[in-house]
Amino acid sequence: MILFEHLVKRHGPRTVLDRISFQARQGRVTAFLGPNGAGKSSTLRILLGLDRADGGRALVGGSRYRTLDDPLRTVGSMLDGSGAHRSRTARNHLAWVARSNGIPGGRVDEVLEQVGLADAARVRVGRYSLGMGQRLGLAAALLGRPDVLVLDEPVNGLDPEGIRWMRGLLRGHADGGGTVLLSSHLMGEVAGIADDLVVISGGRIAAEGTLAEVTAGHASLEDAFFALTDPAQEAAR
Ligand SMILES: Nc1ncnc2c1ncn2[C@@H]1O[C@H](COP(=O)(O)OP(=O)(O)OP(=O)(O)O)[C@@H](O)[C@H]1O
Repeated sequence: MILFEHLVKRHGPRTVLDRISFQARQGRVTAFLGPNGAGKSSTLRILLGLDRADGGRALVGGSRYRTLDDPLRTVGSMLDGSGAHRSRTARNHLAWVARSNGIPGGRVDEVLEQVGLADAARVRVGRYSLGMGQRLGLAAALLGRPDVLVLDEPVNGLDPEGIRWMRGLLRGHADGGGTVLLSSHLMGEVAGIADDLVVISGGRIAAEGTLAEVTAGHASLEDAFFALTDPAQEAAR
């Protein structure tokens, strides 16, 4: 389970996260939605110990990320694509991540197979498409068999088949008792993946609930998204 409680982040005089509170539950896929600059990455970076909050707390499985003994076995994450150097092959990259985290080397081929990159395992990452990079990022996140997955914009660059594949993989993870939190600025793309939605706008939570709850009273998903993230635009309609 992931818990955010009254999370605050400031950059100089600007408050970019204003008392963010929500949960991502076990056995559920939770989508964290908002337009560019709303505060999604800032929230996830604090959760993953890459940035510090100015107030509040972010917990994974009841603990702060920095206090986890074996982080990769607790939470697998993907921020900013695969994070692999262009000159390395997928296999080399994953072997290095596995080695530096005490994960048996045999896991590398398993996760490459799982994300559909077995045939491209020896290709340099610089030659990968955006979608292949996303698959590689997911492979790294899965290496430690974590219960919790945190994915920043995982459907970016995926074609419709890739999105369908991602949906199946995340569904399987949640159905197996795992927790999935993914961010996106594409409401339509994640609607078919997520059980729960959390909408952020201007550093504040604008709505949360099941898909049906968040879209209630709006003609379409897209309408709901624009209304929730841009009240001025909704008022002008
Ligand atoms: N290091 C920083 N210094 C100053 N402002 C920052 C910094 N990092 C983020 N911000 C600001 O904080 C706000 C939230 O940014 P964040 O990257 O969290 O948004 P996002 O929802 O992830 O957007 P995107 O979809 O574009 O990645 C933005 O206005 C951004 O300009």
